[in-house]
Amino acid sequence: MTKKLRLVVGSDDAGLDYKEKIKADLQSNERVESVVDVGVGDEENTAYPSIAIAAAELIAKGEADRALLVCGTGLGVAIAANKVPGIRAVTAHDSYSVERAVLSNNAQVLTFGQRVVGIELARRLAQEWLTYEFDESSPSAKKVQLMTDYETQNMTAPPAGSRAPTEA
Ligand SMILES: O=C[C@H](O)[C@H](O)COP(=O)(O)O
Repeated sequence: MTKKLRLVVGSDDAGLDYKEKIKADLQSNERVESVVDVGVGDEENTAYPSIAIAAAELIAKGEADRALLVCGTGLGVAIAANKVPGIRAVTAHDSYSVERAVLSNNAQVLTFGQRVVGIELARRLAQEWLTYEFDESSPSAKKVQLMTDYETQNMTAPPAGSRAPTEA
């Protein structure tokens, strides 16, 4: 990994415990440059879409590289984050899927479900996630670009950091 990562973490109240534990791990990882917490805090019940969109927008604006989001299942935060143009968010609770989320899909957002996966597995997966870096020269890049092209061609303004559509 050449460049240290600027991370965002976030959760709803159902994912708060895991978010706090994983945030502490990430803050002490040498691959991490910074960790921004977009909530929720204690005694706060902001709904998962607001948290996920806030995190995803930081990435879309180029202010962060990746986000780790937690809700009850991991599903709602992934769906919400994917509404932000340019964002690829996935829920993954196994090692291989976490690897492929980065190496195949160039997903910037990984989500966990606190009610689905054990904390020690979630913590391990988060550590593994940091070791992967998407290879823009890999065969997977052209596949990811098809998604970016679709988004670019079907929106009024291009997502921050997007590349121009590839020529036919
Ligand atoms: O995907 C949604 C999350 O699991 C959330 O934490 C719980 O949502 P709910 O309260 O609507 O079931």
